[in-house]
Amino acid sequence: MTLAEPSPQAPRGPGWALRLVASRRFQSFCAAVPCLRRIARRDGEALFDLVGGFVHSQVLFAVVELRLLHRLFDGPATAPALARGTALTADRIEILCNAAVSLGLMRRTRDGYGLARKGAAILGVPGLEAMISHHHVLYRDLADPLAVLGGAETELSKFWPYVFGAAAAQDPDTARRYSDLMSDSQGLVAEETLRRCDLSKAGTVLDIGGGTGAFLSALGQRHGAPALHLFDLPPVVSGARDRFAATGLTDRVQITAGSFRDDPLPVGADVITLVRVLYDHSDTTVMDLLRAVHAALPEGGRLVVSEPMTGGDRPHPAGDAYFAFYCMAMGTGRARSPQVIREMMGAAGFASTVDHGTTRPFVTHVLSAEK
Ligand SMILES: C[S@@+](CC[C@H](N)C(=O)[O-])C[C@H]1O[C@@H](n2cnc3c(N)ncnc32)[C@H](O)[C@@H]1O
Repeated sequence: MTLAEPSPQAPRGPGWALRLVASRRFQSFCAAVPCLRRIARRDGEALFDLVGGFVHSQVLFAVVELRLLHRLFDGPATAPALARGTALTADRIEILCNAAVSLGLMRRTRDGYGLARKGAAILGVPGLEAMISHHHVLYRDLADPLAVLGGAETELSKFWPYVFGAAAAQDPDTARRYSDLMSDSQGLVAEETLRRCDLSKAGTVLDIGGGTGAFLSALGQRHGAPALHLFDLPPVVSGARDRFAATGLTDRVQITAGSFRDDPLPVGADVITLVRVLYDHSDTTVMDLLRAVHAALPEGGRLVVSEPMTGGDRPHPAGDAYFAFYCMAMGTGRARSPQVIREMMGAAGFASTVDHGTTRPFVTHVLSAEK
């Protein structure tokens, strides 16, 4: 795609301060004046981070693909040692490792490389490496961001066809691959959700689109009282029994296979959770689902929504750049702001809504509503 033609109606130009910052002469002047130099350098570095961001991601991808962080977890190693078992030469591994050092993933040791804090942190986040590994699909799409913005068909939408509904029943492999990725990354989401929203006194919690039960398992292990009810597509829930058995929760669990697009929702729960479900779907599907959830709850029943959200009138990189573009490339749903979701809850009939907020917008944001 090519850039759009400039609009014939020229918009009002920037104010004097921005015109100054955009002037090459002013930038040269700043570079020569000590206290301005610091600000100019900081802005310059931040800009260059944006320019180089894609390359940084690809360095991370290569490090993850070669499992270099795992190998350094066992202790520092030289470039020739790290090259062993890969298809790369030691001097190319050295280039990669120096890039990883510059990004805070590794550190230099006397004769090689060791693990740095950010590199170690990646190993501590379940599912993060798997997430990074599947990004090559998203990045191929985003090689032409204007095409994605223009609504072109994407590779990512074919990679995860499950969201189109019960059609996933025909493809258990896709369902398993996707569910593994989701349940691996569920640990942090459940931690943040359950810390922000107290479900200890719930009678029965119905988790719709609950995958293989990772969220309900975390809930059941944290609180002894609530009965747990899982609802998801047939090929997805088939993997759930083993998980519940492994966490000793079988006696507290009920599992219902179905599609919230085509089947009635189970009744009897006083709390319904939608964890990372709404952003996969169109506004029409979300409104139908919220109305069905409202109808399935008793008076005073609660709905909890937890998923990454945009910042609304205060956009932030996790929600408004990463998740908004990821959802756009998926082609089925969209990342929404807390305000938009609360309005949709209200329109579905919920009497009051609460924003429980987030400390990690790149993990999730939690809202609840009462019938
Ligand atoms: C992004 S995943 C989230 C899974 C889980 N809640 C989590 O956070 O790890 C979305 C889930 O919604 C389920 N889903 C999608 N369409 C559905 C439908 N029509 N009926 C029931 N579940 C559906 C998918 O199978 C998948 O497990």
